[in-house]
Amino acid sequence: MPNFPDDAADPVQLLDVRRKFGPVPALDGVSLTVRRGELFGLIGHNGAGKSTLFKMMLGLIQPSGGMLRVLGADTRSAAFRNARTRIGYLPENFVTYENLSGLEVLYLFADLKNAPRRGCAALLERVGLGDAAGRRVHGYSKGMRQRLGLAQALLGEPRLLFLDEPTNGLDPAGIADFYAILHELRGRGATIVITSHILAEIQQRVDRLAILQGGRLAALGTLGELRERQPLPLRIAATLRPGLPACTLDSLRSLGLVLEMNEATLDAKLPPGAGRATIACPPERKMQLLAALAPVASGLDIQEPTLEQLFLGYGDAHAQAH
Ligand SMILES: Nc1ncnc2c1ncn2[C@@H]1O[C@H](COP(=O)(O)OP(=O)(O)OP(=O)(O)O)[C@@H](O)[C@H]1O
Repeated sequence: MPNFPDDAADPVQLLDVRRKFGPVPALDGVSLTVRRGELFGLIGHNGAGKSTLFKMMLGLIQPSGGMLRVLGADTRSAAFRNARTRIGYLPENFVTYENLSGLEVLYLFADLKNAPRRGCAALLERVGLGDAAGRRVHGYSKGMRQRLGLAQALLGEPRLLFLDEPTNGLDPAGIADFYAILHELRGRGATIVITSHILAEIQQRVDRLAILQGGRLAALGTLGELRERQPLPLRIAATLRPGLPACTLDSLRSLGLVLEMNEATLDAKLPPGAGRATIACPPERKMQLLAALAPVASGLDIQEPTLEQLFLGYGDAHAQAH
């Protein structure tokens, strides 16, 4: 693997990036860094500025203010033309020539990118289009087109990948395979920035995340860090042993908000497993509540706040501020 001069630096460095379209600020002072080898998630509501940021990181549109340094080069500099050959991009709506076969499309992109044609067939195989390589794109399904888009983004072994809603249209097996491909790429040192509206899909897969709200950076960090900054309640579902003293139930109520409780739990003749409680617990009381539940519960299911809940929380804060 070659040693690029930018290998030591963070591949994406954004400083106070701003962009207006007429009076509309699409990006309003975004500063962040994507570290080498990271799988980095960029999320935000429709119109938050994700695609605009991607296009700016690719040098396709210029900032109204601030600075973008990508693979070691200012996106406005002549040196960035060279850096761009090491960037792969899958746009939100990948469209291509309908009358060409998948392999011909890939040849075309390889030529445009100055990448060798000889890897194209293997790349199609890797994204699951080996059997369809000779078929015209016209007959491809939505998921097949998305796979072809991914294949073109992977041409030339990019060091940095920008993938805009890449799993749109993929079936569950396709999604799993897609992340396996990203995993391989990262193993070879690539850095990947991905957007998605399917937060459940990316929450366990990305290393860090940025949340954009109305063109501003609302949050940046790992899922754990985001949870610390916005301490939403945990949901604890407990299977309670029958015949609990009322005082135990009172102490559970005092530690969290009991969302659901089977009052028959007090009945000593209940069959095992019939007594259930769901409790929303502030994170700082988690250990206390678990200690209180341990002697009286036969089963516990603890659900940390999901990325979706955190994201919606930031949305509420944004709405209140405007
Ligand atoms: N070429 C353009 N001309 C005018 N306004 C634009 C242009 N491109 C983007 N915008 C505006 O900039 C804002 C950000 O748009 P952008 O496409 O970056 O959002 P997004 O986060 O990618 O949204 P989505 O999730 O819907 O794809 C929106 O208000 C949009 O209308």
